[in-house]
Amino acid sequence: MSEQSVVVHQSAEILAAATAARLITTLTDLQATRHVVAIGLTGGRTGIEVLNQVNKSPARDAVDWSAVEIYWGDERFLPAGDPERNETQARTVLLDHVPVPESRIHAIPPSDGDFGDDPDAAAKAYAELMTGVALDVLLVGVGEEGHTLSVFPDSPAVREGRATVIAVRDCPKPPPTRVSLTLPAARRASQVWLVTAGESKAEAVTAALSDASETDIPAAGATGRDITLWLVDRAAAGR
Ligand SMILES: O=C1O[C@H](COP(=O)(O)O)[C@@H](O)[C@H](O)[C@H]1O
Repeated sequence: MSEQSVVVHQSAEILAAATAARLITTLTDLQATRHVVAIGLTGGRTGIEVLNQVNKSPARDAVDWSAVEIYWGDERFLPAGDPERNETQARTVLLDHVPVPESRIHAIPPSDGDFGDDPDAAAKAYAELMTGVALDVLLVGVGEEGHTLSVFPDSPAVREGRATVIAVRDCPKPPPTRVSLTLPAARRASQVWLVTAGESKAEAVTAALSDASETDIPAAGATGRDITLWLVDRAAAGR
């Protein structure tokens, strides 16, 4: 049975620093028993600030970064190096500063990569790449309207029951084309951490933790096999 907890931090700054500390400790603990660990990263303001705080932490090098496999839960389908790509931002704030081998960084293909400007081909390739991968921790964000990953409310993506990775078009939040893990794929992760901050998220957080359906509030369907952890600031905690 998966365990769900909610941790409320005083502010967005403390949330990011505390989540970074939690991530470092979790990775270090896992590596004490098993050398190679796998994490799924998120984009968004809070998600990227968490990675920035990992980089700034004096405990950063307690993690053996040479043995961390890096994946993404979702990506904005843009050319390589575009500043809006979740990968670019993660590299800038953390991955460029720690010794993760390039061979362990598994970015979702860009729109000018091997699969061209075809998000379906990129999604198929990423699904193949992720076959058999067991994420230890998947970080995800939460949008104002309750989206998580790039799975938006009442969309084809939220109704996807079979595919693990899909192309997402016409997203209400720019950029409109993305590639994303589906909710069933997210649920294969051992731990899912939903990290979000700000008053604008309060309604979605409250709904997800009440009885909202995942069709209406996709974040409600992002649960881990073992642990589902909501990490929020006081403003996002709302009620
Ligand atoms: O576009 C995205 O946004 C969400 C949430 O972002 P935030 O800025 O509201 O925290 C993020 O989870 C997702 O990875 C990203 O592609």
